[in-house]
Amino acid sequence: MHGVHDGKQIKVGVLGATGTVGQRFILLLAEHPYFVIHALGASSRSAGKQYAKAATWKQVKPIPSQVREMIVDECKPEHFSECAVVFSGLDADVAGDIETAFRAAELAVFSNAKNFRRDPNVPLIVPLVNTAHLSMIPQQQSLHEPPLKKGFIVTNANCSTTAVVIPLAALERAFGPLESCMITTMQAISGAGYPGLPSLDILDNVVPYISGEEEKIEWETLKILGGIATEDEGTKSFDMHSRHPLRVSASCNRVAVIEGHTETVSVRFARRPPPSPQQVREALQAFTSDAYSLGCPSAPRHTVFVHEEPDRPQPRLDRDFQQGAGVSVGRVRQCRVLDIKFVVMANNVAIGAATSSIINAEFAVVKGLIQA
Ligand SMILES: NC(=O)C1=CN([C@@H]2O[C@H](COP(=O)(O)OP(=O)(O)OC[C@H]3O[C@@H](n4cnc5c(N)ncnc54)[C@H](OP(=O)(O)O)[C@@H]3O)[C@@H](O)[C@H]2O)C=CC1
Ligand SMILES: N[C@@H](CC(=O)OP(=O)(O)O)C(=O)O
Repeated sequence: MHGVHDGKQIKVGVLGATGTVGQRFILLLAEHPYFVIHALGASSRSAGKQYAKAATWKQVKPIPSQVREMIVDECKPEHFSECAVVFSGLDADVAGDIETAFRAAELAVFSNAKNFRRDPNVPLIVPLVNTAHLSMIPQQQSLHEPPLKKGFIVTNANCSTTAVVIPLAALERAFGPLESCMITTMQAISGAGYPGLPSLDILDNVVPYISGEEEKIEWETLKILGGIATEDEGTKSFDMHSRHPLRVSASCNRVAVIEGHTETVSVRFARRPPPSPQQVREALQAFTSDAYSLGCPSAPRHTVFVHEEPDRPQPRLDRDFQQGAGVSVGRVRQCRVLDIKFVVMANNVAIGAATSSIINAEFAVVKGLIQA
């Protein structure tokens, strides 16, 4: 971790604290330089219990001592009133109503759930790519009934979308707009939460379908890589990359890997001639996020780590590099149908989930959107 901060501690809560993503929040926040875990929320099944008894802990590291005996609350804003920020790893079936209530109670909500990603006033932010979309927050607050002073919702993306938009953003920054992109995913089992898929379905197997996943990748990529348009009256909207239409096609598969989503990607650039594989490698390696440059302590130094070995990245070898906060790319080469193809691997529960929310919140602190 790197970065500077004024030293003030900021109290935070975790919603869905007992789940797969919630446990990653706990581990990361327990070591955070200024976010301090103050409240934990989960379902009524867990509420009233000590965290260590409520959670089915499935992490390599032990439960951090500061949360072990904390009592889990129901996800009601009154239990979180001393927090400035809440991180949500809630099941999508309940995240919509609960996050709405927390925003209305003037809390800053950073969510992993899909419920608000398509909301026209809610930023969908992959923190190594489009933190500029935080500029939508004042509009979100002013359109709320009644208008809000501190409350807002920021979402992060689907984990497979997160992996792919990071190298795509690096390519657009270096070589201009992309025209089309074909993606095939090999997604880890942990993406389906705990206990997830039955072992008889996934061991010795590949399942070529993940409900809703292809549509999410194809739609979210456009919101994230697009800009923000301002109309004459000053109203802002996400432009969905419409100034340079981008066609995205995704095929999603579940594979017998525990952690780390691997994706093969082919792209076509608008510019002719397209960049060479070596130029692409150099651009990916050089890509730096604003989050890292502005000192967000959880942002990785290598946003994209480019492997030269022909058989990397691999989830088992590469998922914990930089605590899973960056992405690993390899096999950058010419594509005979589009222009360039490569492989990207990202840790779905780190940068694909909890780490992204935490960097988003760190960036919001840098921008003065959150006060202790
Ligand atoms: N796993 C991944 O790789 C990724 C997941 N996500 C998204 O993050 C969210 C969490 O996913 P994941 O951690 O895998 O899911 P889990 O099923 O592992 O955890 C779900 C959490 O939601 C809580 N919960 C369930 N029902 C209620 C309720 N009625 N009221 C309050 N809390 C409730 C559970 O509490 P309890 O233990 O008490 O039941 C648990 O803490 C989902 O929206 C998912 O789509 C996003 C990106 C990646
Ligand atoms: N669907 C993803 C994980 C996930 O929960 O995605 P989302 O947050 O978009 O629902 C996977 O199975 O790997």
